[in-house]
Amino acid sequence: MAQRFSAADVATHNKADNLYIIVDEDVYDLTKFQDEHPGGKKILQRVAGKDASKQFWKYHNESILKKYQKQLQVGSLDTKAAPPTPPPSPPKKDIVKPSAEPGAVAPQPTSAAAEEAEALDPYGDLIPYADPSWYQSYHSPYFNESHAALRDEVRQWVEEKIMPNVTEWDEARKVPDEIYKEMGDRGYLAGLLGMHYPTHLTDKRVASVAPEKWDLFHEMLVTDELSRAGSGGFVWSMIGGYGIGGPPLFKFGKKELVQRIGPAILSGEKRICLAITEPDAGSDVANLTCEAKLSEDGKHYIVNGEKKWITNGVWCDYFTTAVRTGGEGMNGVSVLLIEREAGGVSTRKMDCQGVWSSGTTYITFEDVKVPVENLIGKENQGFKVVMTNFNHERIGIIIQCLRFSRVCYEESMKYAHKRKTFGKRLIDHPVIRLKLAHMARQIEASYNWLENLIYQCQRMGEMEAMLKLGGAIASLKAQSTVTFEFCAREASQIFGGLSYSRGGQGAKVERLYRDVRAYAIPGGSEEIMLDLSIRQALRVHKVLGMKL
Ligand code: HEM
Repeated sequence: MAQRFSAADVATHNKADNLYIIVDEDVYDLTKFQDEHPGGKKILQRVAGKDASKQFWKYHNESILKKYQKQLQVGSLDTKAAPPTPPPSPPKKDIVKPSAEPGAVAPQPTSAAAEEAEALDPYGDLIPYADPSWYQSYHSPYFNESHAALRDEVRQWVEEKIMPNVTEWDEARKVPDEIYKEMGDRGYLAGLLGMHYPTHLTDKRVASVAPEKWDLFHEMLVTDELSRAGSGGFVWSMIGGYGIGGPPLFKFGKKELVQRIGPAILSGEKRICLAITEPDAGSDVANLTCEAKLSEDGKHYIVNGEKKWITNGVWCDYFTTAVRTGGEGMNGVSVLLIEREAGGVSTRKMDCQGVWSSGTTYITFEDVKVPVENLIGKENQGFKVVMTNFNHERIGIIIQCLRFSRVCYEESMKYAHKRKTFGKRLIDHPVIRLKLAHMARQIEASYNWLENLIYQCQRMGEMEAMLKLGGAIASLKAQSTVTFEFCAREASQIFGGLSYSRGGQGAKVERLYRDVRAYAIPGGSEEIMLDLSIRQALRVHKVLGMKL
């Protein structure tokens, strides 16, 4: 913003019909805006022509300035230092041109050298526990410069494009289509499949990480940084359907099918979701009833049935669908890729407590003709496909829950430093510090287990991970949803009324509080997860030679 003002200049704009204010040495013209100011115009008129920084920060957080700056800022004070000229950007070491190498490549193990590396430079606001410790100059065996570069790339995008708008999108119950498309263009969708980066199916690339360096920690970082927007609806709108509907297709779909529909899915032009849950069969996958009967000529399955609570369903072109092709129980279940354009697919948006912009959907399939080539995996062996998918889905839920917990904690910590009650800042009350301490200890303990499990996933094959890690991942899923619920509640107590009304300073906390159940129930409810965690661990350790 080129124009420079002296404080005396600004002081002359001190009337209702000529109203300037100063915030942090920047000058804003609020003459027109005052009528639409949600806090009222009188309050602005009282600070007309003055430095209103203190009042501004009392009632708003950073996203307001980001959102309105372009529209309202007319210049800066002449006392403000000119913005530093950015240093010439260093050559990007990691960018590698597309190499079209088909076939499966195991994710790269973290090198031993990385384990001995120095801690990375501090990053972010450095509020203790508001980011993982490796952001804050602590050592880590898992992360290197390529992770740091990706973290910065995604964070910049989220802060500039997502955060200022996420409340509006949530209220409108829809994230604009171009944002999803951008997820494809930036190469993030292709990197979120829990497998090697599929260079043979897309020319999209992640700017800061070469595809052959892509590993599960990069994948984790994309989800983690997206979750800083503090909206389950936003994150699910981007990766909720894709992250669970895509992997079965790309891992177990027939080559021709993957090559026909895969590229447009990876680029974000077409959308895919996972349709398993039914009005009558939730976590109990073995009992689903949506049926697929083979046609007489053996060329098609004819699908009839209903699916419920399907994330992104209303916007999807493809449905990775669990159907009954055989007898009762898990040995009669198959997975089919259903295409909307086949006809007979109806989708209706459901009204839910949380994750408003995620498009929770009720689906009916009526005599849908699905070519047998769209079978994913083998007939009647779909249960295995569904089960293998669960680890990836649950890890996604864990990453989101733990970042949302951090968001609740971070928002609370910031607010506790500005809000005063009974003559003291909230942070100076021991009872508030106790709340923050209980939030932080649960977040950190859970997150450290998450890093360890991701490392294990990276070192093991898909089948070994499913058997050996299924119990621990289920347990951590329950641990992270309990942590999220706790942090949302405590943050809400700290924010008081501001987290009871929607929007404003408490917006993230109010929204996340509403989103809690969307994490505690699907993907395996807490009760089922905890029971499974012990059953599965005992089963595995019996094989390992457990002595009781
Ligand atoms: C650049 C100037 C400003 C902009 C763009 C702005 C924008 C907004 C917005 C969007 C809200 C709705 C709540 C939210 O989303 O956070 C709001 C609320 C409010 N604003 Fe401002 N505002 C500005 C300056 C000020 C100043 C200087 C004051 C005080 C002197 C003020 C006092 C308030 C109050 C009291 C509320 C209501 C807070 C609540 O509901 O708890 N605003 N403002």
